[in-house]
Amino acid sequence: MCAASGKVLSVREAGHRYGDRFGCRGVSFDLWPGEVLAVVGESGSGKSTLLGLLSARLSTDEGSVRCQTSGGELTELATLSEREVRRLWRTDWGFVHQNAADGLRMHVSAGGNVGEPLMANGWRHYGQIRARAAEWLERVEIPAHRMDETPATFSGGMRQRVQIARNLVFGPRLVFMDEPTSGLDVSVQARLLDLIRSLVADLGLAVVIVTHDLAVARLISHRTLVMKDGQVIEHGLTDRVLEDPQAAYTQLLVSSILKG
Ligand SMILES: Nc1ncnc2c1ncn2[C@@H]1O[C@H](COP(=O)(O)OP(=O)(O)OP(=O)(O)O)[C@@H](O)[C@H]1O
Repeated sequence: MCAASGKVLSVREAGHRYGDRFGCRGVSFDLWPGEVLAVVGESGSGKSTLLGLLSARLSTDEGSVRCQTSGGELTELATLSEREVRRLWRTDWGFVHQNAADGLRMHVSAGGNVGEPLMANGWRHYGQIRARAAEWLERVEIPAHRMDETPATFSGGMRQRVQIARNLVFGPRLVFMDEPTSGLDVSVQARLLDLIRSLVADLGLAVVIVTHDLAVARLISHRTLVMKDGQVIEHGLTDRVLEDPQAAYTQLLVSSILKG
């Protein structure tokens, strides 16, 4: 462990290898509270591998990934035990999946889905759990009278909003999001991005969001990291990356959203 720091993540030359090939490599950045980092790139560019690496689902085979743990120190992910990683998932980290069914229990009520992480954190009083779950569902614009219905009966946008509530209810400091809006109608997508943006600002969350869509990065992120063939080819403030892309590949991505 090293000296206390405000950084939530500190990544240096990090990589993950599948057999003898790297899925991503040479990634470096710092992430601070309240900051949203978008990871963009085409299919196969290494976005999911990077997300897996940052969230300890995949091994760090090269370089270093350090994350803030409860005492505020930055700790090397690779040195954490399975138990410590499970604790991070319970108290510090959230993960919003592209497919809500991967992040929710589809046949448990919406209220139950949001209450469960509180129980995992030691909440025992049914009335308090239910009240907090209702508060969070309201915050993500799910009407209170639908709290006892299951996500299986909800629309795609509503499911994603329940998934967000389930991931934020216990007060994490870092949330990973894997294409949380893709597959939704454009208007639903815009509303969801607005909601994520305001929650992130209110809660001072740090977010790493993977998207193949620069338009999503533009709406939600402060900084953008562009990946190609497992490497970071451009990294900077999102406004700068969009207004003055340096790499030819980023210029191509930017021109495609301007056309779209
Ligand atoms: N389980 C795996 N075993 C071997 N190679 C893999 C595995 N998963 C990914 N890869 C390889 O790693 C590279 C990066 O893949 P990755 O899934 O991270 O890309 P991506 O940008 O997330 O793509 P997509 O947008 O399609 O999800 C690709 O060359 C891919 O073939």
